[in-house]
Amino acid sequence: MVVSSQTTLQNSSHIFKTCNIPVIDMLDPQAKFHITKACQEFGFLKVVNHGIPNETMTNLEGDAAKFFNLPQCEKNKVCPANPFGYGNKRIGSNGDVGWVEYLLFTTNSEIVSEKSVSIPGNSQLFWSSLNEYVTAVRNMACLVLEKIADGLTIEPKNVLSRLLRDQKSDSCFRLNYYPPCTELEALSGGNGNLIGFGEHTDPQVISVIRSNNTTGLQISLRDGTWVSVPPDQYSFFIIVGDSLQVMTNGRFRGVKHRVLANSLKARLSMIYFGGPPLNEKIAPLSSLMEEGEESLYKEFTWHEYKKSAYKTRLSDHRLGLFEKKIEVS
Ligand SMILES: C=C1C[C@]23C[C@@]1(O)CC[C@H]2[C@@]12CC[C@H](O)[C@@](C)(C(=O)O1)[C@H]2[C@@H]3C(=O)O
Ligand SMILES: O=C(O)CCC(=O)C(=O)O
Ligand SMILES: [Fe+2]
Repeated sequence: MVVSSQTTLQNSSHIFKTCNIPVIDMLDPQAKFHITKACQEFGFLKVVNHGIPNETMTNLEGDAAKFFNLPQCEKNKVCPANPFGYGNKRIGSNGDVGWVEYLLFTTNSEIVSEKSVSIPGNSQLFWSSLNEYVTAVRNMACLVLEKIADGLTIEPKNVLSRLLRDQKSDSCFRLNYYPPCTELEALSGGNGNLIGFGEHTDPQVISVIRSNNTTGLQISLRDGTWVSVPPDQYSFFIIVGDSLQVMTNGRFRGVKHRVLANSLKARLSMIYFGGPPLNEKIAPLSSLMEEGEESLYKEFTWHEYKKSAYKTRLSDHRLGLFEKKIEVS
C-alpha cells in the first residue's frame, strides 16, 4: 500500500492539513489486506488501477456540468429533491443547508431509473453516460467488498457484494455541484470555512466518490481533527458507511466527512451509495464474530435504519439509537 504524503492544501485563502490517506492499487496481490487495514484505521481509502476508463468519468462529468450550468429556471423544472430530484442548498428535509446543488437518483442493481428524475435537454445521452458510470462503479465497489471479505477471511466471498448486486438493492447516486463562492469570506463569518456539505457519515454499506480536480472534501480522523483530501480526478475514494460498521461489529468505522466550498473553482462530485435491499437484516456477520463476542448493536433492517436516518440532521450520530447500552458492573 502506498500512503499519500502529509502536506498542506490551499483552499482559496486557507491552508489545510492533509493526511496520509491509504492508496490502494487494485492490481496489488496484497490489496485485500491493505483495504481491510484502511477500513479499520480510517474508514476511508483511495483506489488506483481500478480499470474504469477515464472516458466513463469525463462523459458523465461533462453532462453533469452542462446540467448545472443551465439557467436556474431550467434546473427548477426538475422535480424538487424529496429525497430524489434536484436540490439547491437544502439537504434532506430536516433543516440542513450547504453551498451545493445536486441531483439525487435511486438505483437498484441494474439501472438508474429515468422515471425517478426527468432531466431537461438531450436526456438520452445523459442517461446513457449515467448508467454506464454507475454500472462500472458498482462493479468496482463489489470488487472492493469481495476483497474485504477475503481480507477478513470470511465466507462466502460475496457475503457483502451480494447486497449491492441484489435486484432489490436500495442504492442511490448523487451528482453534487459546488459553485465557486465569490463572497466566501463574508458568508463564512470571516473564518473562510463555508460549508458545502455538512459533516456526516453515510448510512449505506459503502460509498464511492469521484470528483473533478477541486479541493473541498475533508475527513475526520479518530482524534476528531479534520484533514483535507487532495483531489484526484483519475481515482476513486471509498467511504465505509454505517451499515458496514455494524456488519463488522465496529471493526470498521463509518468515517465522518464534509465538503468545504471554494471561492475560485467549482467542485463537481459523483457519488454512488451502495445499499442493501430494504428487508435485509443489518447485523454483525456471523462468520466474523469470535466466540463469545456480542453484537454492539440492536437488530434492525435496512428499511428501519433508513427510515430513522432520514429523520435526522446531517451531523447527528444516527447509529446511536441502535447501539446496545453496555452494562457497567
Ligand atoms: C439530512 C439528511 C440528508 C440525508 C438524509 C438525512 O436526513 C440524513 C442522511 C443524509 C444522507 C447522507 C449520505 C447521502 O448523501 C444521502 C443521500 C443519504 O443516504 O443519507 C443523504 C440524505 C439526503 O441527501 O437525502
Ligand atoms: O460531494 C462530495 O464530494 C461528498 C458529498 C457527500 O459526502 C455526500 O453526498 O454524501
Ligand atoms: Fe457523504
